[in-house]
Amino acid sequence: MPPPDARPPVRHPDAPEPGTLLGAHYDQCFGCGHEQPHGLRLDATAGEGVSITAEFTVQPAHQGAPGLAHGGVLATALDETLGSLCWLLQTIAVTGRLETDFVRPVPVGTVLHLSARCTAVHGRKIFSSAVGRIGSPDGPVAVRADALFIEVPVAHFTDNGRDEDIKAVMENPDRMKVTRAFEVNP
Ligand SMILES: CCCCCCCC(=O)SCCNC(=O)CCNC(=O)[C@H](O)C(C)(C)COP(=O)(O)OP(=O)(O)OC[C@H]1O[C@@H](n2cnc3c(N)ncnc32)[C@H](O)[C@@H]1OP(=O)(O)O
Repeated sequence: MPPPDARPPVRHPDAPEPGTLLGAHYDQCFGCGHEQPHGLRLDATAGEGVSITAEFTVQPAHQGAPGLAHGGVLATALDETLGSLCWLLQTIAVTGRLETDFVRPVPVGTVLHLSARCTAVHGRKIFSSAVGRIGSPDGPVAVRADALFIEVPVAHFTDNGRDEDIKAVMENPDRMKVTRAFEVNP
């Protein structure tokens, strides 16, 4: 829970307009990258204020039980959607805590409709919530999450990422989308 002196989130003036399809932030991202054959390929769209909507279709590669989405995959979808809020805040942040409720089983083939919003900011801490619904934005709730993201410097990635992947991005910056409102180019 945000502390009492947390402030409401402020949409950055340079944030993408509501309705803008954000696209993948990194082509190898398991959540949104289009070069990840078994990834979620989640498509996120900027919403009003500090909110995001996103969709992904549960594929056979995402199964846990026969014909049902793996819970970790659903948590990833929530994490990715919540992470996309950072682009509206224009803040570089990583997931510190993700608390997930699995409300309903999600069959393979389902289009999961996700929505996320930032609820508060306190120093480096960004509080947010998300929900995933089956079949439509008004469909039955399947998953919910509350998250805490922590703002980090670019060095979080350059100091800790595997060298060959950091080098590959430096050699071909197009692998990290420049169409997003602000970009980290290590
Ligand atoms: C568009 C992009 C989409 C991306 C979507 C995907 C997002 C991700 O999955 S990111 C990958 C997963 N996450 C990670 O790998 C993060 C790994 N963890 C870390 O690197 C570090 O623990 C990190 C950076 C989060 C925090 O470390 P550090 O910078 O030293 O901060 P630290 O001083 O410990 O904590 C800062 C504040 O956050 C709080 N905090 C940190 N972690 C937690 C936690 N898990 N639970 C509660 N509070 C926490 C601390 O209590 C502290 O609070 P306060 O300021 O009130 O004292």
